[in-house]
Amino acid sequence: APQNRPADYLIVGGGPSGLVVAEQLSRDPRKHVVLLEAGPDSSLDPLPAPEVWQGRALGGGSVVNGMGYCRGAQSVFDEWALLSGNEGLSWESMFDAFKATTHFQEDVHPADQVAINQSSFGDGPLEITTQRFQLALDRPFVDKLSSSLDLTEIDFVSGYGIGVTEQVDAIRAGNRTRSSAWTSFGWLAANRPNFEVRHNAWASKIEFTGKKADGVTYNDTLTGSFNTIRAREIVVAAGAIGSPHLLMLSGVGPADQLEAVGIQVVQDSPQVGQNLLDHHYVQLVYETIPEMGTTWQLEHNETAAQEAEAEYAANGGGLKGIPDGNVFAAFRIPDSVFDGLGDYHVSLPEDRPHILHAYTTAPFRTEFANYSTISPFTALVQPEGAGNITINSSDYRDMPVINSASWATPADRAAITYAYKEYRSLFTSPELSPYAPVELFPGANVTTDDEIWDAIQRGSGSFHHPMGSVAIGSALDPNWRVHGVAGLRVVGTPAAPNLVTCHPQGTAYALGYRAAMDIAAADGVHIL
Ligand SMILES: Cc1cc2nc3c(=O)[nH]c(=O)nc-3n(C[C@H](O)[C@H](O)[C@H](O)COP(=O)(O)OP(=O)(O)OC[C@H]3O[C@@H](n4cnc5c(N)ncnc54)[C@H](O)[C@@H]3O)c2cc1C
Repeated sequence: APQNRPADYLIVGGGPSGLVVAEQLSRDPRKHVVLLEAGPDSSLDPLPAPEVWQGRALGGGSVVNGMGYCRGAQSVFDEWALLSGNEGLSWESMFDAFKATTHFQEDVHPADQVAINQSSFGDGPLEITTQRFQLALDRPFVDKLSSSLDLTEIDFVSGYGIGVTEQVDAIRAGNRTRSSAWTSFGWLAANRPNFEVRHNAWASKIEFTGKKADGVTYNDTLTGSFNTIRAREIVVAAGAIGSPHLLMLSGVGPADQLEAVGIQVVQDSPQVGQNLLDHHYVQLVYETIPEMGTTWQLEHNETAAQEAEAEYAANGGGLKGIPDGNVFAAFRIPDSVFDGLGDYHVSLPEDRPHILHAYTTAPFRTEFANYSTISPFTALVQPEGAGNITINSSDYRDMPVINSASWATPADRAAITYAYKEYRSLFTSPELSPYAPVELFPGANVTTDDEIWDAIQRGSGSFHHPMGSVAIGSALDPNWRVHGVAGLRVVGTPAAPNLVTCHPQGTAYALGYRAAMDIAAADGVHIL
């Protein structure tokens, strides 16, 4: 495409949301769509941004994520419609967007074990399928959590937030390989003459003429040169960390923070970088039994590794054909946990869980590298505390300062402490303890409340689910435009008003789809 013609749409970021927007808008052959992605092109060679562990390749987070696909509680989306003034974010409308972005591919799996409503999927590019193999603990886990927590086995794609599930995944059923934003939406659009993708193109600054955004300067990380692309409309889809960072580097953000590092203020936008929400977890680690397939088995037990290899070669099944976490439960904890701690958690709509319990067979802690382990982990699903992103450098290569605000309020701390104790006790039950005979972390000697709180702090991590840092309805107008400037939108996870109740990638695709519909309607794009 001619370099000197301004792009109609210049999209920064090639993750789920950016690629959906690009694919949709480039259906109009009159629109010249350019997408810049900081990472490399190969979905086999992802480079996560190490500091925050977001995906950094064509496909974004969908190239490195755990592939779990869900949507969660519908009340979240109805609240988004209210908060944003954008009716397209209601559950009813988002359900159509979830369907339009995915299709369900039946796989070889005993049907009675997966409660999945296939009509919750449409004929969109992202392929979703079930597991082809179960870990020894999966069914006991589902049964025990159902009975102890009074949960029903449900799918998390039809509007439910509370229950227990064997999750579905963004996996191509035929060959058990990852279905990513690049291999779905990217491939669909890649050969259109009006669509241009530049990878290894690290956007360093959005250019403005006055208050009109009209270009993006990027560093070509293969040659080191800087280029500027002019555009009529710029759509930032750089994830919940990268998007506010790029805005701030470009002069759009809290004026005092920008001035402190010598960035010329284009627009004082105090909300850019605020409202950073994430799912934080805390882990347990158990030495497990030989019957449990674990990552350790694949790496250290030659017989188990050969069996896994053979089964994967034969039918794409076995330990190598699954992601390392299959089952989870999402549920509410008793209101009494929050006595005297305010009504935030208690007053959440009834379909929203407080807590998510899951487990993985991947090693969580390097000190147990010599053990075959399972790591149950429990996460706060709707935290009260929100963090933020600021900058302490005007150099685009320096990471922003991330205040993740895990366990930030007394009620959040009470919830995670309750959940951690309760989860630990489930693993001493007759049903689950056979799979978890030896507790390695925090360890049997950790018993008092102080010791448990210390363990929670040492065993915490991010689910890598940041959302909300450039929220629609506060930092953005209802059509995804950054307040106070022209020609600049933000889409995807940063634009979410708050957190979904389970894994967010499905929502990232659907948000991209909704944004594309809104942009098309406002700008007269004909999506064919
Ligand atoms: C390790 C990990 C595990 C996860 N597991 C799951 C899971 O199992 N299920 C699930 O649903 N979700 C999971 N997620 C989350 C999910 O992948 C994200 O929510 C989703 O990818 C967000 O989509 P997005 O398009 O908003 O942003 P992203 O996917 O983050 O895409 C943003 C893209 O923008 C690019 N970019 C950023 N800054 C710039 C710049 N200045 N110039 C050019 N390009 C830029 C990035 O390189 C990236 O490719 C996981 C995430 C991680 C990191």
